[in-house]
Amino acid sequence: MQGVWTPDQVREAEQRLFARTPEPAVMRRAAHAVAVQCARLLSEQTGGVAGRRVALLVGAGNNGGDALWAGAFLRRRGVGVTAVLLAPDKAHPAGLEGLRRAGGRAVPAEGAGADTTGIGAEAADALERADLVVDGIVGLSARGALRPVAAELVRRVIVPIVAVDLPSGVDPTTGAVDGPAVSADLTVTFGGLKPCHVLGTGAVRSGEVTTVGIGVTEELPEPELSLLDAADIGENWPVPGPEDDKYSTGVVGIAAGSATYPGAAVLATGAAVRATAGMVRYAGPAADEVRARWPETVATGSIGDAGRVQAWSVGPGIGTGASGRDVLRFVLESGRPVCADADSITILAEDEAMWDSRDPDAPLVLTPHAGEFARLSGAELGADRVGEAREVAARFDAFVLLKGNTTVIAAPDGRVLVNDARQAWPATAGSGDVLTGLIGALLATGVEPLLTCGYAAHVHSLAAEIAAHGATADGPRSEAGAPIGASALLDAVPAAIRAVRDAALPS
Ligand SMILES: NC(=O)C1=CN([C@@H]2O[C@H](COP(=O)(O)OP(=O)(O)OC[C@H]3O[C@@H](n4cnc5c(N)ncnc54)[C@H](O)[C@@H]3O)[C@@H](O)[C@H]2O)[C@@H](O)CC1
Ligand SMILES: [K+]
Repeated sequence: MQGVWTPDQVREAEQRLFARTPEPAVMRRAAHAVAVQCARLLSEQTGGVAGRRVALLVGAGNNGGDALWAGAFLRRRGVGVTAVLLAPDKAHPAGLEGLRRAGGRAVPAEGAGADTTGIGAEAADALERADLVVDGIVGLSARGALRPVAAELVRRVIVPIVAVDLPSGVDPTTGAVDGPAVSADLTVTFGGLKPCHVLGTGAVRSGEVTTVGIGVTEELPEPELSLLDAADIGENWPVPGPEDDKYSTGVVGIAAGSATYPGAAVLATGAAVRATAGMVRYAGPAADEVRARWPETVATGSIGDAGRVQAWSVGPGIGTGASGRDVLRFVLESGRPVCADADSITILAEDEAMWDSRDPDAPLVLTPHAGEFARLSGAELGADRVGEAREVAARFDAFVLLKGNTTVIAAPDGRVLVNDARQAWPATAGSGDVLTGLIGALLATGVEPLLTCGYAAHVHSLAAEIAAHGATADGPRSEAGAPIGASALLDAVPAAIRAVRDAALPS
């Protein structure tokens, strides 16, 4: 599990560090790490370091200071370094002095010989000749998108970009981008990951992310946000042991589908069948279809006849009418952990009385997409997905899995997990039904609800990736991939589970 810290937490940790280590020394550590990564990239891209050219894009704050000092370190390795200053009067004085002492140059972004875009001739030339660009425009104190001159400079870059701390133009706290922003090949960040490295567009714009401690890590508090990695999941994915039987490995009930929508039932049930070794019971109008496709399930037409289960998945395709409401009420009254998805979220959002059916001691997982989330929260989803998911989780005393390219999972006690998919293959009809089945199956095995959601989201997106790239098809694995349907995603679930379990094996 990797921690993710808010900009405020990092700033406070830096202040604690400065009590022991002077700020300039900390900045030089940060800058040195940036220089090391730049040299690595130069070497990989151009076959060497000495004699290559680097342009630094330097803003008004300490982020620019880091870039300037990194330039000074690169000069010592024989790199030609030109700093392009966006705010020449405010550029970090010690960093600028350090770069000049090392033999680097600094030119204003808007200097003599400017063309219609306002970029000076020397700045344009530095960018054109660069083998690598360092983004030191803004860091943790960034607000909003790149301003026009910075945006124009960034637009001209055709070589790899190394971002200092974070790609400029990305909101540090939400990862949102609402205008021009840097797309980095590599981001070197300090102390620990920030939300922008793992959330939404920011995650994509960050490229590869390298974290360097610089003494800040030790000062950080418990993270408010965490990122699961494959090994965490593989280590804890429930598999049967020598003492287990079909009951002890978890019995999950699936209440999904209707005569009109049997597909949701088949997909959710199939996901539960593939997720764990336990038993899957299905209750609903699609019992015949479910039995035909998944003979290992115990399927019945009526929820009252379903038999004992240890957790329920409810919602996909049940409709929002009287029968859907009856099913949801039955499940909520069962006292078992429940994953409520799709139509059941809509019912809960519309019908306050439905909440009275809930056993307050049984965990409830809600898995809304943005539209369903808006119904629950009462307002359109904004940029702060983590903050909003946390708020709704607390308000409803439920675990909230907010779907999207980055899945955000909030517990009622404020803990948040993030699954950074970095690919959009699961965005296909029926994919949510598969996720619901996975969550129900894991809840039935007794995995803690927050982790259940994290494990399920990770395996779900990995299965989609595996399916899209053809790893389960006959031919060779494809680099580019192709769109998939939810059935293909479902078929790849065992491959995804194998992959995370293999990741947990000792190397
Ligand atoms: N505190 C420290 O000493 C350390 C900080 N470090 C670096 O310092 C950075 C934070 O530095 P600062 O707090 O000085 O701030 P930044 O360098 O992030 O921002 C500087 C200035 O840019 C302006 N600005 C904000 N958004 C802008 C935008 N969209 N376009 C143009 N200008 C914008 C702000 O008014 C602010 O004054 C970190 O990201 C990291 O790179 C590292 O050197 C490690 C140690
Ligand atoms: K930056």
